[in-house]
Order: sequence, then C-alpha cells, then structure tokens
Amino acid sequence: MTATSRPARPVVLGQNQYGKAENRVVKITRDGDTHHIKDLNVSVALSGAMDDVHYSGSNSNVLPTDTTKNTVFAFAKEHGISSAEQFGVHLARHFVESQEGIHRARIRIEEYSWDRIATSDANSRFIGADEVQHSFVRTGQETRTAQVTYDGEHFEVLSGLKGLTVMNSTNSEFWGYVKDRYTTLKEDYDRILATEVAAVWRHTWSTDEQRMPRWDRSYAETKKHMLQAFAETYSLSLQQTLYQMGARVINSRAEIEEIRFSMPNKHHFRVDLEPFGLKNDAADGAVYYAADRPYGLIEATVLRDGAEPRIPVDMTNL
Ligand SMILES: O=c1[nH]c(=O)c2[nH]c(=O)[nH]c2[nH]1
Repeated sequence: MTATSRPARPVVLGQNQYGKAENRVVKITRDGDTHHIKDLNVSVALSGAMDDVHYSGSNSNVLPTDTTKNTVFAFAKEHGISSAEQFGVHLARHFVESQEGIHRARIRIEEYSWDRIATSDANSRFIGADEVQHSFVRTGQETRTAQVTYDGEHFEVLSGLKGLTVMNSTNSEFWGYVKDRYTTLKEDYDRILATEVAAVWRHTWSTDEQRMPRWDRSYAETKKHMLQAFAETYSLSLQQTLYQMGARVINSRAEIEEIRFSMPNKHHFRVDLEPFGLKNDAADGAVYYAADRPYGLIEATVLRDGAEPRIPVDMTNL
C-alpha cells in the first residue's frame, strides 16, 4: 500500500425486498348462471433474513418469486377474493407466518371494475331488467387500490383510488393570489374546476383481535363522501376543495384517520372569441379550451387531530 492509497471502504447491504410484481389475476365466481368478476393486479414484496442471498448467493431463506405468484393464484381459487384488502391481509399473513425467514410482507393491489352490459336483445339471458349475466364492459371509472403490510404483529392497510375524474362547471373561483412581475393569470369569479382524484387512506385497524372494517362498504362510503364534498364545496381554490374532501372523510368514517390526495388541476381556459365578435362569458354557457399540460398539481394529507402521518408523500406507486 502506498502512503496515498486508502483501504477499501466496508460495504453493507441496505433495505431490500423481493417478490413477484403485477400478478394479473381474474377470478370468476358463478352464482348459478350469474357470474361475478374480480380483476386484480397483485404485487408481492417480501423482506426478512435475506443477507445471505445477497452476500453469498445462499438461497436457503428464499421463497421463490415464482412461488409467490403461484400463491396469489392458488389463494384466489381456494379462498376467493371478497375484497382487495381482505385478499391482501390473507396473503401478507400467509407469507410471514409460514416462512421463518420472511419477517415482513407488503401486498399492493390494483382492482379494475367491470359493469354488466345492458341489452334489450330478447335472446339474451338477463339478470335484471336488461342486464346480461356474463357480459361486462370495463368501467371508465376509477381504479381501486390497496396496500397491506404485515410484520408478524400489526397490519397496516392503505386503501385508495386513482383516475376518478370529476368536474364542477361552476361554483369555483380563484382570485386574491400573490402577483409578481411574472403573473399574467386573470382573476376568475366563475371557472370550471376539474381534477382526476388520486387518494390513499389509512385504516386504524391493525390486528386480528379488533374487528376488521367491512372493506367494500368502507370503500364505497369513502368515495361517496369525497364526491359529495367535491360537489358541495363552493371552491375558492382546489386546495380548499381537497381539504374539504379529506375532512368530510375523516369526520364521517371512524375507521380512517389519515387520507392523502394528489389532484391535478385540469385547467379549462375560456377561449378568447372577441376576434370573431363573440362574447364568451361563463354566465351564458362558455366555450373552454381543455389544456392537458402543464397542470397545477395539488397534494396534501388530511388527518384526525393527533394522528401520525404515515402515508408516503410520494404516493404514485401505492
Ligand atoms: O385552485 C387553484 N390553486 C392554485 O394554487 C392555482 N394556481 C393557479 O395558477 N391556478 C390555481 N388554482
């Protein structure tokens, strides 16, 4: 070693996890001639005593990712899928409790929903007035999400949705903001407010002993409260609307103590039609240019007072 050479720095392994990502599992349940669809995208991430596989290549603690994939499909068949959250709880518990080397499991799920195709064809097999029992169209609505983490003692369940596009064609203003030498935006006293809501909310439920929420009902109610608050808020900013949506959920749902939103402001600009001698006032029903980018991006967490903020600031992967 020369006087100037330095010893190699010791290197250590940091956070690590592994598993099979994006298992696309579709489960059909037949109720007589009436079929039901559960369409999920399930990602498994496991961690625990995994130093050896990284340092020496010993696989003695490694449950293959292929096995985690098989487990997802086998559980769908053996136990069914009552809700994304329930399925996630079941899988997370299985991986941690069946494998000594696995200490933590995180299951992320996206759920795609389908609507029944309505038809009036007399030859079709109907459920209700005119719904076919086995023909569906993917709804253009939101994607439901769930993330379940289990460490052997506590579960953390984050439910959510993304792609829920909403618009108020009035009852929105934006004025009184800071103006500097670069500000050109005109104050607006009657504008369109539109956004594509992405939200993640954290349940207080964390162990088997306490009663589990009824996941599907909790989801439906949470979405309803968000939508009602969006529709009922006379908005002076998207930030204010976001807060009202979160507050409505926290005040209405005891099982939820934190909710985070990421909401792009889908700008609709009133078109200047003066060159054509046309007035284009909101009050008369205006024509707007729907810009897709750039967009304002409004993000915030709303919590029950005293609750700890635990939903990650960047929730794009949840
Ligand atoms: O609701 C809004 N919030 C803003 O912060 C903002 N900024 C902007 O240019 N338009 C808007 N609208």
